[in-house]
Amino acid sequence: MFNTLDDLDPEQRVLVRLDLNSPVEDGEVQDNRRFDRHAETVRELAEGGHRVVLMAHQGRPGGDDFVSLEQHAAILAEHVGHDVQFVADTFGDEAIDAIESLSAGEILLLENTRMCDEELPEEAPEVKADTEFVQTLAPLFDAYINDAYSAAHRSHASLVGFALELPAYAGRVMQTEYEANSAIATREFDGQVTMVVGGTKATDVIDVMNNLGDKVDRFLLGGIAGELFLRAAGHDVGFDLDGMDFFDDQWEANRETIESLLDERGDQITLAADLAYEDDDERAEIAVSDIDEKDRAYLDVGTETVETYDPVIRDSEAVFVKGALGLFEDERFSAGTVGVLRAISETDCFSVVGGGDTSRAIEMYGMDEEDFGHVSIAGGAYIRALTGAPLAGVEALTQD
Ligand SMILES: Nc1ncnc2c1ncn2[C@@H]1O[C@H](COP(=O)(O)OP(=O)(O)O)[C@@H](O)[C@H]1O
Ligand SMILES: O=C(OP(=O)(O)O)[C@H](O)COP(=O)(O)O
Repeated sequence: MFNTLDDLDPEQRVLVRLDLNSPVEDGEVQDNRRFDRHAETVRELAEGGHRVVLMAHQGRPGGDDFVSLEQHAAILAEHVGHDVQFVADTFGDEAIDAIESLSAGEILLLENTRMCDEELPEEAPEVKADTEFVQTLAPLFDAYINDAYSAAHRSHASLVGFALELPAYAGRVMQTEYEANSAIATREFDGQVTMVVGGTKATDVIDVMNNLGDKVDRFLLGGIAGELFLRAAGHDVGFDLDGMDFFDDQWEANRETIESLLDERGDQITLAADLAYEDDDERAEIAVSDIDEKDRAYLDVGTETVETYDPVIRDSEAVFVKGALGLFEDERFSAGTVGVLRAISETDCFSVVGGGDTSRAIEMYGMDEEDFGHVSIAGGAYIRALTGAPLAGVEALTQD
């Protein structure tokens, strides 16, 4: 298996990959569990006398949440309890100067890795290791630490390239999440296993639903993923309106898989019977069977759907959640997500709630993390792990 911080020599110059990818509202980065969890790794390294340089990404190029990591440094500093310096550069002269001026016990966060052209797209570790980005930074360090379990399903330079150039270690978050999610992957359940599938990154979930189908008895759908399934079932939902980019690309990419899932596993899949939308600033609802025009955005599943999903969850022995059923950050559209989470928290089923965004709903609506089996800060990576599929970032750490 991989080396951990227990195997690290003292007083090293360490390059650490975190996943601080967070919701951004009106340009403001929202604090969430990812900061809190990664702060433990960062504090341990700084207090251990290492020189700590951090890398992370935020958003995807072109998106509203593709912003600088300056705010992340300030939020992280609060959680770590130590100053976190920031440099608005990934691997240029400014970044190199800042790295070289660091003293033992100091922490520096580099700029959003995705502002560097070579970070994306996904390529083999050997190709990523050969980039100017990796070749410039690696010689400045003694060790590479990957703590970004939740991004480990992406074969990007900062996640797979450095492990080939430097002695590589897993950080505390990587270690804990890996152990928890691998244990879940091999666990057998006697009763019904249910998976709630929603969120915006439909491609991540739909991709693995086929493989999860033998492990999961019932899929309850909502969010963007749910609308794409409704579209495949012939309803006028699940398409982009002006200024939206949730649906059409993901529809093109997943249409065949969705159609064959509905065909072959239709009896395992439950789709929303009604949806909620905004009307005159209020929440309004409509039965899916009454939708006959492509004229509005749907922001939550409806009340009847919540009433159908609730007893399914209460009858389950295990429930996995990946993605929110609606735009829960707006209370008017939180009923689906909160309904599902509350049902889980009130029963003693084994449960995992995944996703940096989705897991925020737990404290936002006054539920207690203790009432869930495992709250993962990973979304796409955790469901992939449930299928037993390898994660590129973990594999890179385990190479000799
Ligand atoms: N119908 C919808 N319209 C807009 N946003 C939605 C809708 N349904 C779910 N969401 C959003 O999905 C987000 C979570 O999805 P995603 O980013 O895929 O998951 P995570 O980061 O938790 O893995 C939530 O922040 C929620 O606001
Ligand atoms: O937030 C993340 O994944 P998640 O939404 O599946 O939890 C990771 O940071 C990966 O981000 P990406 O899906 O833009 O590659």
